[in-house]
Amino acid sequence: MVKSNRNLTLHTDLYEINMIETYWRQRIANRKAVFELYFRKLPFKNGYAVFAGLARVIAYLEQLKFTNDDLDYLKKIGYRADFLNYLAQYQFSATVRSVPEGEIVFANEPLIQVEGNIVDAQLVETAFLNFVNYQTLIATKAARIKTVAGDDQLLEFGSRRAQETDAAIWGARAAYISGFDATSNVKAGEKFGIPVSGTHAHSLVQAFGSDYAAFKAYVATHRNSVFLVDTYDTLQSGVPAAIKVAKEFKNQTNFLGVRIDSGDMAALSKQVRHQLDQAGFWYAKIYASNDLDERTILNLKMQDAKIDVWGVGTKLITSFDQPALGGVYKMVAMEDAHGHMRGTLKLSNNAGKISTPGKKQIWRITRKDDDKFMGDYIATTAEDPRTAGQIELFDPEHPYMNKIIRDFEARPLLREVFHHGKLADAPLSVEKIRRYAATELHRLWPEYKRQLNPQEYPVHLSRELYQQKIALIKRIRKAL
Ligand SMILES: Nc1ncnc2c1ncn2[C@@H]1O[C@H](COP(=O)(O)OP(=O)(O)OP(=O)(O)O)[C@@H](O)[C@H]1O
Ligand SMILES: O=P(O)(O)OC[C@H]1O[C@H](OP(=O)(O)OP(=O)(O)O)[C@H](O)[C@@H]1O
Ligand SMILES: O=C(O)c1cccnc1
Repeated sequence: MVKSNRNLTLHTDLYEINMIETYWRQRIANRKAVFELYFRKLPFKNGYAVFAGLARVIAYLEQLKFTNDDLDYLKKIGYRADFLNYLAQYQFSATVRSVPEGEIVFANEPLIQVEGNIVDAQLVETAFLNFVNYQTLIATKAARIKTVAGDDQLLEFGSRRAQETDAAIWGARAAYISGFDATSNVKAGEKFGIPVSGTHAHSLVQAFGSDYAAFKAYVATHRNSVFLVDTYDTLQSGVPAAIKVAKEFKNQTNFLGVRIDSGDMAALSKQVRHQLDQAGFWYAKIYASNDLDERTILNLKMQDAKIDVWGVGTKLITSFDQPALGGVYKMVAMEDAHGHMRGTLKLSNNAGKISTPGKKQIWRITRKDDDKFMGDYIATTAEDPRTAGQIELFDPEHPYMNKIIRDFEARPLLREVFHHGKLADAPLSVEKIRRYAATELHRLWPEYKRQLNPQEYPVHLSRELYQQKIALIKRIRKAL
């Protein structure tokens, strides 16, 4: 389990604490509420997303309490003593359900659901969104890169360009979940037990004045070596020096390959491959790095570049082509003054922004014969499609377009991770999460996985849920 000794209770927007104060002063702090986290639009115009961030959510919840330092600060910014006393006693006691990390997910599906008193549910909003939005974004970007890299090795090199420490470390983990093979970030290796890997920088060559002197010095101190060959001249100096050192020190070094970091990497890699093969190093691998992403990798492959290992930094860790995932966290039910749970929603002029009321479950519907995903079915928690024998899939935007399916398996995706404030189950290891993500992605049809203009994966509401939503919209509009 990922440990975190950092208490992040104040890692929240001020308005959450202000709302909590209102709930408490208005004596509704103990009312039950249900909130759900989801995003409305897939990132990168991709056909799916890879859910990540749950390990950090769990580590955060395990530490959630207002410390004396936190309370001192809140006092300093103006909160009164009686409210601070309430916060000092605060203990998280909600039930949290989540889809597993590594799950393949889609727009408008509840990914995390918090059921508890309204204070619990309100307090965690900002932190949950912060963790899940970033990590899901990076896991999804990494999955896109993995799709084009296939079985080639992928190394995560982004730390120097990440938006500060946490992004580098948790981004490395998200990339690993989606199929990257290792990270260059040593802290991420230590913290999560994921493989670390690396070559060397231009400075090593500069420090020793020549490729040959630098590579020789490196093999004197390290068993495995990958030489960066483009500091002065890749074909004239770098690769010949790598070959010379590999030959001269063959008993001392395990020559793994060379790295190219500039120039036309299709043309260069072919020439480098030829030089290595001619010298008998057919097994030495060619590493490439330099502003790579899924587009450049795909292009280089189309040019038949002889690259075996891809080092990807900036474009992955900063999610260069889309800097944010727009996940939101909305109240879907609230206990009324008589103790009844009532569905709630947020109305909007934009139909896509109207939330769906009520506590829900996502059912992944798969075909019995080949296990492939047929679609997702979002239903009220009172419904269980497994006992129904058949389900009606219909598109809420075109309710007349419906389809009855019978031969299916249905699997609930939201599972309890916290039960009344206590960890419900030991979190999965990152290795298991990574394997799970790969298996699940394999079960998604290629038309949803292609990078360009993927098909829209069917996410259906049950008729019951849809009718509840329409009825509530009508009720609210009438009251207005
Ligand atoms: N054959 C290729 N086809 C498509 N893109 C390539 C090819 N070779 C390199 N690239 C990409 O083109 C971009 C710019 O490469 P460029 O040749 O300008 O780098 P460079 O200027 O040689 O390197 P640096 O600025 O780091 O010294 C990089 O993103 C690189 O990955
Ligand atoms: O290009 P990225 O995908 O971010 O991969 C990481 C980059 O970091 C290193 O470069 P460095 O910071 O030394 O700068 P430079 O190679 O651009 O000069 C490395 O040589 C890669 O080029
Ligand atoms: O190990 C490497 O080659 C490496 C690590 C970080 C950034 N660029 C390259």
